[in-house]
Amino acid sequence: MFRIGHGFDVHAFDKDRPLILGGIEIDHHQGLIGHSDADVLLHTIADSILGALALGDIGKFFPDTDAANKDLDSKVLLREVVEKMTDMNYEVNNIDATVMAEQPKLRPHIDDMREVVASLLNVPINHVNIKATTTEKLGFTGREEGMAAEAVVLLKKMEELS
Ligand SMILES: Nc1ccn([C@@H]2O[C@H](COP(=O)(O)O)[C@@H](O)[C@H]2O)c(=O)n1
Ligand SMILES: C[C@@]1(CO)OP(=O)(O)OP(=O)(O)OC[C@H]1O
Repeated sequence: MFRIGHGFDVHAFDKDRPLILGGIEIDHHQGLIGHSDADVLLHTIADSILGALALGDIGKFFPDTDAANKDLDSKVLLREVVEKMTDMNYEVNNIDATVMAEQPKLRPHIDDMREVVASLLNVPINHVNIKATTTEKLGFTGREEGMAAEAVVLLKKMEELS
């Protein structure tokens, strides 16, 4: 049995922050702000998995009103979501994600991000696709005020052990 899920997230840029995306740090003159490390890509991936499981979203499990989630490493957050998925006897079949950003150029970092995501999701790297697109200088991403990310995931029920 399969379940499909979708995620979408946005974070604003701030000059005094490191840019953390897909679980890696990318050299850039500004980074994303949030209650956590603001990793917009890992957040959208976590949301897509919660969506597939009909469990709601990351704000439900990691509220931004909880001091324990302040500056949270989003790899920890995604690991916990993957644990919930495993407890429900599901595994990731494949995931496809898109990051919307005018700058920096993400292509040189895509395979490093895929490696981190594949390891967090316990799947081979060729089950993880990450794409980047500008928005042709339009909107908040085009003005380099922030980044947006979207993901679609397919989960499959794990084989029952006899
Ligand atoms: N932040 C980004 C945005 C895009 N890319 C790569 O450039 C290609 C062309 O982008 P368009 O927005 O003009 O379609 C895109 O397909 C990506 O491969 C990137 O590396 N980083
Ligand atoms: C991750 C959490 C919690 O630290 O904070 P943010 O980094 O603000 O991220 P967001 O995508 O707005 O929603 C989930 C939050 O509760």
